[in-house]
Amino acid sequence: MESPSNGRAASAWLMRQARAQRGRVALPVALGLATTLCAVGLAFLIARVLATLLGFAGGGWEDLGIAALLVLAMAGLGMAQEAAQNRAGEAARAKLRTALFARLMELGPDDKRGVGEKAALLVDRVEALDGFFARWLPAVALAILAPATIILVAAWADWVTALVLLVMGLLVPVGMAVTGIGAARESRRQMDVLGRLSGRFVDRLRGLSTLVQFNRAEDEARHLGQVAEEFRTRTMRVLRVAFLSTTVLELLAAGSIAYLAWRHGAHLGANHPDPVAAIFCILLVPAFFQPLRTFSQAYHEAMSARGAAADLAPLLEAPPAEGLLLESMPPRVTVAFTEVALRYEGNPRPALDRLTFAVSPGETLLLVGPSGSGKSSVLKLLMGFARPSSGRIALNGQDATRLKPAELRRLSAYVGQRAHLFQGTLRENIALARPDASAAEITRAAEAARVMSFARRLPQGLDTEVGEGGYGLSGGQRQRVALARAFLRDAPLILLDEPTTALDPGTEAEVMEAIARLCAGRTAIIATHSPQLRGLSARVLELGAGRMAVSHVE
Ligand SMILES: Nc1ncnc2c1ncn2[C@@H]1O[C@H](COP(=O)(O)OP(=O)(O)OP(=O)(O)O)[C@@H](O)[C@H]1O
Repeated sequence: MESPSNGRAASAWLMRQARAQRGRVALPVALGLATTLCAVGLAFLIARVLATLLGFAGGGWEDLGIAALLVLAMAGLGMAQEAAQNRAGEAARAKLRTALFARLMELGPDDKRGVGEKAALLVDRVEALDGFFARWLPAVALAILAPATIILVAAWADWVTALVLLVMGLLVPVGMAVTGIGAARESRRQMDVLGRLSGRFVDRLRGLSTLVQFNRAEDEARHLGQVAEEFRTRTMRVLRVAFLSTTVLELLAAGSIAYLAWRHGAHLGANHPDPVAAIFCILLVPAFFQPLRTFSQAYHEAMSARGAAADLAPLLEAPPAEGLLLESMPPRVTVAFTEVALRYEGNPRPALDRLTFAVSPGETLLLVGPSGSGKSSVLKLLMGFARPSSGRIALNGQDATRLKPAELRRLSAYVGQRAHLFQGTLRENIALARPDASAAEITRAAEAARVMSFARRLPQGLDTEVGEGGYGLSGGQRQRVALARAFLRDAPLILLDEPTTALDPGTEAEVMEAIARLCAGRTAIIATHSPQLRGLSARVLELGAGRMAVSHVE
């Protein structure tokens, strides 16, 4: 639920985004203003022609010709304005999406949101800002500039008309504020439901086979249907605001035309001194209300944007992680933990308690211990995804926490329990670790990780496509692709988290052989349940009892 301070922070953030977009909004505003000037000219020419038709002194065929040209110009300007607005919206969304993605990457596993929720942030929330940048911002500027221009022109023709338009123009924001009470709150709720819907949808899609296996597909579909229905209700409430504010506007426009028609019509009958000006004043009314109408239509987009901003602002406004940059990549790294403790927020039990150990270059350390003993937490600290609550982590004698977290990640190559393979070729999947690597370097890394031993048998070798999630490759093959990434990265620190957990003994032996080669000459820390990782010459550090016990395995 949106708290007032939350709402204010979201609005302030939106205003800052709007200021940053000023340059891009200027063009649509200028084009919109040019359209208004054309509309004024058109009203004047038509007023002259109509005056002639009514038997007064007015314009002729040339006025009609110029009016036709103005209509064409207005169509062209309208199209150009639309294109400029779409470009502004696209640019703003692309910038925000990039910043958001970078932020989520920086937070890494520390961000508690589920995959579906993150996807909803990146897609739906950013998309909800499109209307704000593309339509709302130009509409606000034009809702002030264009009517003000028309009031000035009307004042020249008839000051009463100018006064009527001024009063009606001032009533529009009042009417919209009244009809829009609670609109921001409704939009926020709509966003919340959309977030839940997308989150649940992605989550259930990922586990579709499990749901089918347990015959839960129908229940899930019903539940999704309920959330979708709630979303529909919320959307209708948001749209009601849009309809109401448009109705208020139409009433004001109709009232203005009725009054001005009566006033000038009565005068026309009684030998009006300037019939062209009288007709012109009536014809100005639609041109006057057009930008206000666009403004009112975009109103609910601004409300949706506020709803989305309430989710995006806290993430994007969080100060970027601070720290030093590496002067150069050290060829070797000594890791030393001294009395390191780690407490996660909201968890009273420390994940690590006064942990002390050191690993030198060329050495491999196996972190063993029962589930929950803190093995992965040690790796998280070394990747900068968590910071120690107390104690010191030194890399080559220097305090690691002084480095930027992203710089810490540059120092290491990480392989987890189940490598994620992206849709693309094996080569592209390996190159992810170092996109500028040459074809020969990728092949060398693939050889070292024993990827080539199975890739050679594939129809297109390393250029074989593997599906999303690595469909078509066995668990052991996927892990070898992950190891090839680590070989290609050639970082001095190797961090492995249960790299052989999901493998059968035969495959495990193959992967272990590649791991041994990867760790040779580097500093390696491997979290594992089993101290019997075959083929590795390593020291063992047992976590869990709180203190460490070091033994040696060959
Ligand atoms: N983000 C978190 N927030 C709160 N508590 C956490 C978080 N991550 C880990 N923990 C807790 O910290 C402790 C250590 O977790 P960690 O994942 O490091 O253990 P582990 O030895 O790697 O376990 P496993 O072998 O099951 O992977 C556990 O009690 C866990 O519940």
